[in-house]
Amino acid sequence: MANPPLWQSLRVRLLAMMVVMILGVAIIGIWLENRADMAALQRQAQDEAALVASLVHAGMDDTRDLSAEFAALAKQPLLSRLLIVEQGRVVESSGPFNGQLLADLNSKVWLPAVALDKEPHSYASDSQSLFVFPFADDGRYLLLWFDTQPSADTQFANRIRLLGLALVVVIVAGIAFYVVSQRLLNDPLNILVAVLQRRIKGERQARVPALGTHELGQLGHWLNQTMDSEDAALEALRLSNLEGEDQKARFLRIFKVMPDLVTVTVLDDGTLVDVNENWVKTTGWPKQEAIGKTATQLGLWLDPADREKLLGQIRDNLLHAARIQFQSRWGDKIEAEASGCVFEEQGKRYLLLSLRDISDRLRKERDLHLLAQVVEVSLDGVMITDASQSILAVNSAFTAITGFSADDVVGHTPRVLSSGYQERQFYQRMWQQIHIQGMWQGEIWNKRKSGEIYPQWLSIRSVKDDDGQVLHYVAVFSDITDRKAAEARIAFLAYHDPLTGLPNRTWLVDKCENAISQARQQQHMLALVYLDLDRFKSVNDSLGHDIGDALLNEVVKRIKPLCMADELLSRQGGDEFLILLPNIENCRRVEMLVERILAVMSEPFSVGGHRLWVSTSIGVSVFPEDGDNAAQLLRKADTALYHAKDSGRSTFSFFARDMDKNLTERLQMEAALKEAIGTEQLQLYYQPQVLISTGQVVGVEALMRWQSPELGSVSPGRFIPLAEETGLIMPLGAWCLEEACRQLAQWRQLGFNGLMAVNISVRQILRADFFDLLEEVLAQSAIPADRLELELTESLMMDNVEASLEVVQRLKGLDVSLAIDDFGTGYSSLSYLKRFAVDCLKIDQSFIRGLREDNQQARSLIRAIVQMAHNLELNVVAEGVETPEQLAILTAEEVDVAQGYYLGKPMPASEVEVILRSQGVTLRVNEKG
Ligand SMILES: Nc1nc2c(ncn2[C@@H]2O[C@@H]3COP(=O)(O)O[C@H]4[C@@H](O)[C@H](n5cnc6c(=O)[nH]c(N)nc65)O[C@@H]4COP(=O)(O)O[C@H]3[C@H]2O)c(=O)[nH]1
Repeated sequence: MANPPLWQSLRVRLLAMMVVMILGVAIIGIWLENRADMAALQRQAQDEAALVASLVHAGMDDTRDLSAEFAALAKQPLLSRLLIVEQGRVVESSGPFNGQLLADLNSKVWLPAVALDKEPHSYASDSQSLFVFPFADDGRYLLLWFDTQPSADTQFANRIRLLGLALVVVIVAGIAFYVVSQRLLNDPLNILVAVLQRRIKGERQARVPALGTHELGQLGHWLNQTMDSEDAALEALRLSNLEGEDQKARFLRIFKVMPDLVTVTVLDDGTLVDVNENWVKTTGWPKQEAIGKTATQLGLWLDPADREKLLGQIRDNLLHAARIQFQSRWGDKIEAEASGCVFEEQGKRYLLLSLRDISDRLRKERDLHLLAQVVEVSLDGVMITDASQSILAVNSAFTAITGFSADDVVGHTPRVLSSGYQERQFYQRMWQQIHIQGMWQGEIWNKRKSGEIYPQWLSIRSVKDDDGQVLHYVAVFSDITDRKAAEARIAFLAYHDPLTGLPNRTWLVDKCENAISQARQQQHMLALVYLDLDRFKSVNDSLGHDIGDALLNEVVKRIKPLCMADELLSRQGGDEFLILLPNIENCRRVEMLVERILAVMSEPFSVGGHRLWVSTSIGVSVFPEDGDNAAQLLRKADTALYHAKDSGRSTFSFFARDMDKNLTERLQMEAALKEAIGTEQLQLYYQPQVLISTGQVVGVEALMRWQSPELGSVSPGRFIPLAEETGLIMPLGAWCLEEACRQLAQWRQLGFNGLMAVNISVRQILRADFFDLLEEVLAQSAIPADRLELELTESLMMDNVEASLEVVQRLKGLDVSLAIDDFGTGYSSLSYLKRFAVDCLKIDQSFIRGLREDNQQARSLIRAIVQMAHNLELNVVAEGVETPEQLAILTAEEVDVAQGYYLGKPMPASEVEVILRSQGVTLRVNEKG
């Protein structure tokens, strides 16, 4: 902007105004002064007039003197003229008026219409005053003119000069002001103006520099402040404008994608004006179909009255969190929380409604409620704390387990439950895991309110918000006192035998391994002693398990005291025991121990009112000779035990290498036997049974013979037990039965009506399919069932009394004959014989072997057996008759049938056939009916 014209300059105007004002004041002052001067002059004129009048009055008598007086009086500053008038004529004057009529003077002097009156009076004009003084009673009047004009003019002229001087001073001062103001006013003002001009041009950073502390300086400061404020406001406005634009776009975007269902409706009638995408998605109504209709028309309200209820909740045009229910186009019920506001636009009121679908939340709340109830009724204790581990809530089970009520613990930390059993490091590790993994679980000992310490199984889990901040800790625990006891019991049972309380096999094997490694290090020996009670099974089966159990405990009572402190007695199971001698110098200690065991075991036991004899067989293995691990030592001790049993019971055996050899042989034999079944390697030989009274063959016993290509001739005494152990006895026995029956059927064709005795293993008859086999064989061979005699060994029957009894019953049901083989070796009592309902007793050859004329004891025994058998109506067969002497005694003792080498060795069928043919008769001993 250009500088303004001079006349518009503020300075010039100020200056002009100042000059005008000074001049105006001066002129008014002079005028007023003048007026005051005039008034003063008039007062002075009056004073002088009074003075002159008094003087004139005093000199009245001498008119001449008056003239002289007049001259003096006329020197009065203001007195311009003096007249004495008598009878209207000037009698004396200070001018050339003597003798003139007063009336005529009008044209020469200022003479108003003077009243000659008895009282002095005066007249005044602007600049003159006329005083009329009457003389006393002589008709003369003194007229005095005073002219104030000259004096006033003089004074006026003085003042004008003064004014002129003042004007000069003013002009000089104005010029000085103009010059000085240039620096004081104009420069700062120019700066201000320039700054403002820059601002106007848009230079936002333009600011007034510091101008000083005077008003303009302050003005500059304020201006800067104003500009700062303005800038801030402009910036705010700019931002707000930007924001405003953004907001609009943002609002539209929000409106569009808001997770809530947003509608704008006309308040009065509910017509939908706008809806967002989620509303469309949730309700199923396309926007174009919905707009212009009401929610009622769209059928959104489950109950149309709900809208009125909703409107009724609007307060101050606002609606807050009102619960509503509506349904989608497909009839899905939606529960929502409605918030909104009423707004006005172009005179119309609208309702902006935001519906938050809280169906899920409510479902979750219900679930939570359910969960809370579940927690409440849970048998596990539940404790919830906040992030600082202050207890917030506990359930009933918590109270039941700990004894602490909610009131006792809420607000406290779980430390109230602490037993002090766990160290600080335990808790540190626990919390470290919770912080890292979010959970911990384990066993912990805590304290009940009663002070009782008890074990808990505790799980602690942290509950975090979406940002990973811990909100709560939830602890769930159960009282595992019972479980711990059960676990302890299980742990005990895992390593102990529940009946005797002795360590079990597992424990022993563990100890044995440890002992072996110690023995290896310290270079000493150890031994494993394997004990097996002979005939224990008989006791168990015949007298019951309680007696059996009691017997086992008695056995332990006898053996345990024989063991030294470091020697471990364990029960292997059943009637088997193991003793570990972990540190021995030599085998002497082992021999000593086993001899003492055999000794104490040879004494009868008194259990449950029964006197019982239970011998034991013992096998021993030794480290390092027999093996370098527990399994090897066990196996070798077992082999030694087996050997001990084999070589007669109630004895012991140290493991020897040849025992292992036997084992290998057994394995070889097993394989060979498998191969042999169904081949000609196996044959049946038959040994005649002779009726002593007649000498006739009344029966034959089928005996198996095995001619192995690898092993040569193997006796049944070796392969039958092996077959029983390995289960091969089943196919073997089946073949034997079929072959024997087939042979009998053949001989019956020849007219032989005797018995065919077949050895049957108890394992065989305990198989359910044995009876099917038997029926099938009988049917196939078509022999009468009672011509088949099944021989069951006494000892095996006595080992399985109950099962054997049942089987015998079934066999009797089939009508087959039954014989007890090896009688006298199996401790069978009379009562058992009765119950077994057998047809025949076969006295074991061990009884026959010692039968001589000089052996009365053996003979008495035979006699007793025969008497007993006959009393039970049983036939008696004597096995192993080798001499005529034996036969004679047996004959004398009324034994029914004899079998033995003396009468005939086991022979092939063809040879039997020769005998039968030569005999030519059929014997019918033991034939029923
Ligand atoms: N020293 C001597 N012995 C005599 C005399 N008379 C007969 N013997 C033998 O005594 C055994 C009698 O059979 P066992 O007691 O049933 O004893 C049998 C029987 O228990 C079993 N056995 C044989 N064959 C079979 C079979 O087919 N099935 C089953 N399960 N066992 C069989 O094998 C055992 C032994 O049979 P073997 O060696 O044939 O031995 C037979 C027989 O040869 C004699 O006067 N003196």
